[in-house]
Amino acid sequence: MSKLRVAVLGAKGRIGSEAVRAVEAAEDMELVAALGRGDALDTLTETGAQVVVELTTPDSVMENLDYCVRHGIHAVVGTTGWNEDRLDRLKSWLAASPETGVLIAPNFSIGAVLTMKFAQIAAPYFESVEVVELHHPNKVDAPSGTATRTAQLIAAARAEAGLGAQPDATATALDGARGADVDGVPVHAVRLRGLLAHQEVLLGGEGETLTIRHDSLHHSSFMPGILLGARRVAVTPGLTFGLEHFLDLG
Ligand SMILES: NC(=O)C1=CN([C@@H]2O[C@H](COP(=O)(O)OP(=O)(O)OC[C@H]3O[C@@H](n4cnc5c(N)ncnc54)[C@H](O)[C@@H]3O)[C@@H](O)[C@H]2O)C=CC1
Ligand SMILES: O=C(O)C1=N[C@H](C(=O)O)C[C@H](O)C1
Repeated sequence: MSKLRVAVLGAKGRIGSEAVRAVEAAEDMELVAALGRGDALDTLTETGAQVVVELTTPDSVMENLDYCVRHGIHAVVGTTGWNEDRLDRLKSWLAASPETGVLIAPNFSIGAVLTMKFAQIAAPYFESVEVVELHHPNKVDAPSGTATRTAQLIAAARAEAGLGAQPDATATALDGARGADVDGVPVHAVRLRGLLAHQEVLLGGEGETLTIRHDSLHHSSFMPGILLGARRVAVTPGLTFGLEHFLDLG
């Protein structure tokens, strides 16, 4: 059986360098390109890449995806910085290239995907909920893509259950003291040397609290999700948002 021809963008970065090793070690894949900032995207077509693993920066990801989709190269995207405007642009590119698949995964680790699922399930049963994400201090965006997605899923589950605004009597506060407001869910971002990627979802009801916590202790935690994404995106045209859809948890 022929191997899946995979390229990594952001190959010298923290997660990209780990992804290069994971693709090289996968028996059903061949690493055909490992590109860093400034390398020519035409290498992707010249090497016949079928799937690109995009692990760069929010300022690079759109240009890279524009190239991939225009050339019919499927993409597995871990890079953060997604908003409605960016998603709409990507969808319009995909509409013009209907055979191409793109997976955007706010988080590739199974524990983080389950955290989001568990938070979604728990959300309707608690009056209060806040998200705390904790990362290494080299991270360029805040709050994390995972925390933003988690808060959006919680907010949707609350709305569907008919829950209103959360109780909060705060009348005066320093800027930022109550975190970022993501669809009505406060999200707090900690940056601390020694950490990698961690998240807590704190839920509170009358006389009880529930804490859902996940810790990524090494970039290896993201690799099975990236490899699964590469295998599945090649046979899943259009946009898939969230690895849960490839884990039958969607
Ligand atoms: N979805 C997930 O599970 C995960 C997502 N991430 C996200 O992945 C992204 C990268 O994270 P890190 O590796 O920690 O950052 P990093 O800064 O260590 O790596 C990014 C790399 O991309 C390179 N780069 C920038 N523009 C490029 C371009 N146009 N073409 C090729 N390479 C380019 C940079 O030079 C750098 O080497 C971030 O958005 C981060 O939030 C990180 C870990 C897990
Ligand atoms: O920058 C990181 O490190 C991570 N980024 C992703 C995010 O913003 O959610 C995934 C994970 O938290 C690691």
